[in-house]
Amino acid sequence: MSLIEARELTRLYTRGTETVRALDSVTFTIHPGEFVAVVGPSGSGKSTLLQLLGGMDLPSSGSLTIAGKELSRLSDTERTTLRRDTLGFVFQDFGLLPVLTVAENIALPAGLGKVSQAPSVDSLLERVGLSHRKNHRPHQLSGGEMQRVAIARALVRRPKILLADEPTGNLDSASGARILELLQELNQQEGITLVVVTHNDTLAAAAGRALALKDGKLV
Ligand SMILES: Nc1ncnc2c1ncn2[C@@H]1O[C@H](COP(=O)(O)OP(=O)(O)OP(=O)(O)O)[C@@H](O)[C@H]1O
Repeated sequence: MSLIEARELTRLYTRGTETVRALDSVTFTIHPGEFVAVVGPSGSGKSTLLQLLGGMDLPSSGSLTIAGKELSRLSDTERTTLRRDTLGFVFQDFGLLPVLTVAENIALPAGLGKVSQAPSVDSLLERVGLSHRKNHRPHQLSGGEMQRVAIARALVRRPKILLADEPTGNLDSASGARILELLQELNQQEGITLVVVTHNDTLAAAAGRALALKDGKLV
């Protein structure tokens, strides 16, 4: 069974008098456990696609079904619930709260509604190799460490799918390689489905498959 199904997914934006086809009739299926890279030149529609997959935006036309639920048919609350319980997010700029410690940053999403059998913060820290950084604040960490905290935070609610937007974009190549390794482990050992927007060729090559976009279309 498919986990993500996009059918003729289209997102139009209006810019002045112009209509931009940011995503133009894109159809694909992603199965549970896949590692999919989303690649393409700047402006090709990658972020637009990720926003739709994350339920943060709705398509102008076409359909998107995640874990059996068509997003356009859900209420705002249902969409929020799906996002919270099924998806984890990782961003290029990490998105950590500077006033909170590493442990507090990781624990934050667990407070958003009930989580059954949430993994402990300690086990997540161990998972990403940062047990020794538990009480540090983000500014005391390297970029690679910050991204590992962000990944641990994304795992608190045991997502089926991890959506990542340029997760290595702000990292040097050695730190980027370690983040890739961690993502691969999550995919292979825990079966988490990965959809990763990237300009990083090594990361794209490590994925099982690439969705390549150009001018909003799959190529
Ligand atoms: N809110 C918006 N209003 C108008 N046009 C938009 C909006 N968001 C994106 N676009 C346009 O849609 C197209 C796709 O943009 P998108 O950000 O998805 O590309 P991208 O592949 O993620 O680019 P990059 O690699 O530079 O992040 C671009 O032409 C962009 O200018």
